[in-house]
Amino acid sequence: MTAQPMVFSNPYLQINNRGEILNFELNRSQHILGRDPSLADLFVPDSWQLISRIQATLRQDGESYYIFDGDGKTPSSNRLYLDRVLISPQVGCLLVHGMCVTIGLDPAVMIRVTYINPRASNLPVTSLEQKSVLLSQPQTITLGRDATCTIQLDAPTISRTHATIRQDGAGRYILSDLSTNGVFVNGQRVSNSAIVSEGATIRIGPFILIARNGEIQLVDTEDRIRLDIDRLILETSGKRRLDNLSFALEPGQLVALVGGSGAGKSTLMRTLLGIEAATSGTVYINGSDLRQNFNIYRDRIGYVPQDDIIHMDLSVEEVLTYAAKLRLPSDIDLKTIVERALDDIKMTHRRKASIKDLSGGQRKRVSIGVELLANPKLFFLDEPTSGLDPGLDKQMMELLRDLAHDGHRTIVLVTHATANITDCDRIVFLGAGGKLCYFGDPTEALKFFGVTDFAKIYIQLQQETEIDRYVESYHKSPYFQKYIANTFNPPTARQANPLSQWQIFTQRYFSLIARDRVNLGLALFTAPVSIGLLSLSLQDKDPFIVGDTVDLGLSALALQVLFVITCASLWVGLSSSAQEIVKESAIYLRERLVNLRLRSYLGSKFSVLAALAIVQTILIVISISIAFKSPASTLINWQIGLFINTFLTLVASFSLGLLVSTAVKNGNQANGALPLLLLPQIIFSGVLFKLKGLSIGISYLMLSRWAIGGYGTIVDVNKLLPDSLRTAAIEDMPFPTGIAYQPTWQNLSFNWLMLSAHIVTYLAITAWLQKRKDIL
Ligand SMILES: Nc1ncnc2c1ncn2[C@@H]1O[C@H](COP(=O)(O)OP(=O)(O)OP(=O)(O)O)[C@@H](O)[C@H]1O
Repeated sequence: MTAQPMVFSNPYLQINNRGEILNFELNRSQHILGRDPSLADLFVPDSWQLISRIQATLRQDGESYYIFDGDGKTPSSNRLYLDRVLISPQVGCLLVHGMCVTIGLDPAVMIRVTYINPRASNLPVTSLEQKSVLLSQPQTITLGRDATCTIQLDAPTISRTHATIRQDGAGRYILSDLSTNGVFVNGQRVSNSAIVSEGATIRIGPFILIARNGEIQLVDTEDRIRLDIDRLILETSGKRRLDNLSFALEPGQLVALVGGSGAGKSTLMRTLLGIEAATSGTVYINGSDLRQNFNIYRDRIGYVPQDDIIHMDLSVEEVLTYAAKLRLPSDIDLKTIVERALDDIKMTHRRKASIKDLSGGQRKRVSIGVELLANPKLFFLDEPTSGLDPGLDKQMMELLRDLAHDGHRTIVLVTHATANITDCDRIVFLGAGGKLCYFGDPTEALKFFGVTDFAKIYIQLQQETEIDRYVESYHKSPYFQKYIANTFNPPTARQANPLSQWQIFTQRYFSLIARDRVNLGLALFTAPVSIGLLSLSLQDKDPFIVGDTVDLGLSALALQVLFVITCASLWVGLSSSAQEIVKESAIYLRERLVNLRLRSYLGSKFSVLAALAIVQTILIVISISIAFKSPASTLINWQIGLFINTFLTLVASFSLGLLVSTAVKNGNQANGALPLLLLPQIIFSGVLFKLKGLSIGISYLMLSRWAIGGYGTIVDVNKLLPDSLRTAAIEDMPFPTGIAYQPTWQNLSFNWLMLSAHIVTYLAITAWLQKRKDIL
């Protein structure tokens, strides 16, 4: 972690961007924090792109400071959050010593702004990142609930030793999963073990750790959950069941979904739960698409269905104990967990009672207790008060409100009972067809609908025309502004800079290739070794030079040599690339969901393979120049011509390899496809067999034909035939020399153009096939 020394007597802001820290003293009545030095007095480096040009405004009020999003009127792009609750540009938030406001929601990249007031307290402010350990330590790093773990992660779903990280012989850090409930590395569930590379995000229950700067850092406990519901539409057989719903549920809120029968309450709840897919629109959980990350969050979401699903003959304590045994790690302290759940649902005094002897409300409490065992921060309940008398209904709503407010849980319930609806923080009023007629504070709903009783709202919303009228007037109302416009912030897909993504992919791919020494060696030296062996087999013959004596076979020999060089180039090009996309298809799909740009990805593959092709070409040209005497080429310098032709052949063959790598399902298929690709290249190259009719057409599709055409033209293989035989030989020899190897610029450029056309075609098909893999 880097930090400036600080000797401030005034309050100051400590800004932590993934371990890089800046401190800014606050000594004016107004400060502006941002990236633009001409607009902000507290300015950060331009590379801190998550921060807007004007990110926040700070205004002094007596001894204290308030922080407002953006310039105090218009919000910033990535917004300001306090415990995942949006800070508005207009209302702002009073800063108190130690308070941490975040920019953005994604724990992996969010920037933390901590307010420190030396006058208010001498207590040091501890940040989460201070829970970090060096990866490169001799001992195995342990992560888990036990106090002896290197990083303690205390939550009921975490095993005593949940996972370990140790270095293997090759210097890689290997995470081993020892848990009941699993570990996710970069969004993928780990099966047994996974490599933790720089930048990897590890999720263990609610904890998020990141491998960064050689350390493993705990960056978030994700103990507060917000949902941003963005333009949700659900249609079944042409019937709209949810109609373009957008709103946000913030941490610690108790939210009721209300509306007439069939309005879509249960449908909305199932969609928010992530178990029913919307036709369009997205539910974001702490800024991530819920459905895409459902496996990560499923253990963290509680759901109590309408019907009690508990055994009637067990006691309250037994129900909770069995549920804890089933859902939580075996090494958990069951007694404490059950005790806490009993306390949460206020049933400690009835712990020994049999379920069948409980009232409806008490049974519902036990169902809620079962869900609370895992301490979920997002909780759904389907009609929890149905069948309860008014007194129990009231008690239930109060219990839920306490669970939301005290436990910072986001609780969503479907209900028909509106007697105690004012205990809720928000209501979502749906009209038939899943239309949003109102979202906001329940008491203000009465004002909005102009009634004194909730039942009257149901009556008003019976007619479709009335529903549409309310939908429209809600959008124009100040309630919409207050409860939706000011709190709703769907994460806009971060528009990653394609160039910087390309750079990162290229660096990563380059280091992967450089690390795989054996394959790199094979890619570089297969062709030079083949050329060396070829020269050995020819002994002292010079295939490209006309000697003093007439040699009828010289032209054929030259073509054979060029054919072997072509085949070697095709082979190394194909084999260097055929695995390159398929071998990382799982990583690709995950990164693509995050924000990977297809062009940047394929561009990086192309760039690194092209750089490799340059080195391969240089080695081939050097080997040929050593192995064989250079022909006196009239058209172009032999080495330069050789370089261009070989490079184009290599690029075309690795482009074909990339196409294969995209088309196949696994690495074995890619290997299996190589002979099938190479054989036609040999058959239709126009060297071994005279091509006629259809085979000439097929040869247009072969790289080998154009590669040999280019080589043959530069060498001028026609000239290698004796003068007296040339015209007849061109027609009659078993190998079709003649027109294909005419030493003209027109002919040479046509061969090169055809190689280039092959490259473009292969890359276009590769991009198309890869795009088809998108699941969104
Ligand atoms: N699986 C389904 N396929 C098609 N339509 C459905 C499905 N489930 C519900 N619907 C229809 O969607 C609409 C909304 O149903 P939903 O159950 O969400 O309403 P609700 O407000 O929860 O009603 P209630 O209060 O009566 O439970 C209804 O018209 C219903 O018939």
